[in-house]
Amino acid sequence: MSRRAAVTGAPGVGKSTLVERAAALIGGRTGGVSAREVRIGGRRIGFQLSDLLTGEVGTLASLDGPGPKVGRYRVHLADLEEVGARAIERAVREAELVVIDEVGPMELLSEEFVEAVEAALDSDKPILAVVHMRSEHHLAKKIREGFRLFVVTPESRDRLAGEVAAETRP
Ligand SMILES: Nc1ncnc2c1ncn2[C@@H]1O[C@H](COP(=O)(O)OP(=O)(O)OP(=O)(O)O)[C@@H](O)[C@H]1O
Repeated sequence: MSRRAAVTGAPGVGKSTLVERAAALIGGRTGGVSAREVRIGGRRIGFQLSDLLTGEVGTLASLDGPGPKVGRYRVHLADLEEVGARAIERAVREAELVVIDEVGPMELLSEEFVEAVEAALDSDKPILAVVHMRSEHHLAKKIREGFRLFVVTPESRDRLAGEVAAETRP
């Protein structure tokens, strides 16, 4: 598979930041989904999703709520579908580069998110994904095994953006 790269690494090591920097180096029209932590007073209270083309935001997970539990967090399946899956579908139609941050245990609870990622994989678009290091889900394995995989560490995170960009440039 060409023009497809994935980054993986420990929680909080800088995967999302690296993907953002690589996409900025590539330039052009970037779409897809990003997930960033939400902190209040230094405490992480959840994760927010955003659609990179439209700027629409949603909640991926929070400390309370009705959704399924992953670690300390409750996953917001409705936002995962309405913002996350839709953002990936829109990017496949309209963007030059599809960013998927991330294919991890929370996101993989949503069948619609999984289907959107599968459709992106079946397309001919360049893809830059963040993938969970250990998830045994078939989609996480497919990405780790099929994409050029970059393992992000505190030592490597500042120098990888150029390499990742070179791998996914449309
Ligand atoms: N290259 C870097 N240099 C300095 N600080 C960084 C760098 N990359 C990330 N950080 C900081 O580390 C924190 C976590 O970064 P980021 O959200 O990119 O990590 P992540 O691996 O995607 O996290 P998560 O596992 O929660 O998805 C942020 O506060 C960010 O500003």
